[in-house]
Amino acid sequence: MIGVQDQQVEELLRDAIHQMPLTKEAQLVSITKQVEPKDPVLFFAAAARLNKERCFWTSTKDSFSIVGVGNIFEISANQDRFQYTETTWKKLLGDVRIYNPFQAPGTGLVSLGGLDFDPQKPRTELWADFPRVKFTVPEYMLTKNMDDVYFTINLKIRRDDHPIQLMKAIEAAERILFQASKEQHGTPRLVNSKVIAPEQWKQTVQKAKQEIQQKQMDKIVLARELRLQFNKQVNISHILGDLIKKQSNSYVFAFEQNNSCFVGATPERLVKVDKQELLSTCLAGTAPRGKTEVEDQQIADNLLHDQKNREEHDFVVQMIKQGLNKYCTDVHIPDTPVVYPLKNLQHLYTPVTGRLKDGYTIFNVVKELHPTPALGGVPRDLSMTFIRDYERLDRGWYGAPVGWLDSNDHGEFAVAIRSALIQEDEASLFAGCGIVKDSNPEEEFEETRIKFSPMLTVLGGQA
Ligand SMILES: C=C(O[C@H]1C=CC=C(C(=O)O)[C@@H]1O)C(=O)O
Repeated sequence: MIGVQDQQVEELLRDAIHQMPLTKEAQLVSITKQVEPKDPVLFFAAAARLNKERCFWTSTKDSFSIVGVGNIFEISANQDRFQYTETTWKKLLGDVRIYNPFQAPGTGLVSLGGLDFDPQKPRTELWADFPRVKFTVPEYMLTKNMDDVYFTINLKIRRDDHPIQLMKAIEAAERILFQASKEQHGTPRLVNSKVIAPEQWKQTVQKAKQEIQQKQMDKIVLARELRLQFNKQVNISHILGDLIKKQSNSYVFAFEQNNSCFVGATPERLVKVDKQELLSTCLAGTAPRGKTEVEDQQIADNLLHDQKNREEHDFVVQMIKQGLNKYCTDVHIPDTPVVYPLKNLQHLYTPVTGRLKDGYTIFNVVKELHPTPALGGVPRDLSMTFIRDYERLDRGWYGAPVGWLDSNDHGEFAVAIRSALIQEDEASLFAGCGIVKDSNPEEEFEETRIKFSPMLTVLGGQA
């Protein structure tokens, strides 16, 4: 199947070279073809041999994955990040030749990336490898939508390029990407685990409670770090495979950047857009899972009726409702949350639907919603100032939107929680929780301890 289509690819390249406007030095061409079934994690693993940056996205619920390899076009910005990213993306769309007969979500021209939680917070060494905003159009991309698998090649052509030569390079890369890679044996062993500044974190929770009372804030989300050390380099494809197996109802993602990789399995959708249909999610309010079915049900019932958790949740619902009303019609939000079960935790969950008004895009919504009170607080400005001033953590991309969008008005962004920054044989895990007037520092500490579990367990630690 791949062979038959290769001839068409060559013809498309020949056409693109012949038709290249004289005013242009180079032209971005994007070609998508349907391919045999391929496991996205194996594709990601095989891509390591190309020595190019990789990115990974799987929505486990939808059986939908995108794997990007290399970087043919990059959008990174330090200021005006949403505006700049959107303008650059739109300009690129006007400039590219796309051959994509499928129109399936996540095929054709796709950009994947993420951004900093707080562009105003000074950076530390920890996140030095990551730009404050980065969106990548990969050179090679695999998209899996249920049982359909597509392969996209994005390349820059020049007038003096020869299609046969271009095809040779593409075929060489394809052979590597679609061949089974030799598994690296031996899982790295966790040799040290350090809880960063636990007592200071609890003091900050106490301070947040005081500020909530004095400054009329309602909620502040505070996060902390757990640092792990291994006896050798962590294998990201093993981690992704394990996260997909263990964390149902989640978005499993990875973004490589120099020697670092930001990886996670988040349950929190920020926004999904399919043409004008929009989905968002309110997720806040947390309890552990029970050891038996009866205990689990009891914990879920208590969570549903717990005033503190319902209040934490409702701040998110109100803010998302208000934010979406600016950009959507037909916003529908159920009156009461339901319980959303994950492997290690359960959350209060309210799904949101709406229709994007004409002229608005997923960027408008991401900009409007980030950070929701599930990651920032209420009111937004005061809580962000508190986090910036008192939280002793460089969040980097943790807690911020990560996701993808394509040239056919599909896209999805999740909030990058339950995540870790992996740097060779070290990992920094991040977890936060909503502080409200009735919070207890010890209980919040315990809640964040459980929130480390999804990443900790796949990295060889004990939940
Ligand atoms: C900030 C995190 O979780 C948020 C999402 C769901 C529930 C939350 C809570 O109950 O506090 C948090 O707002 C995290 O996992 O690091």
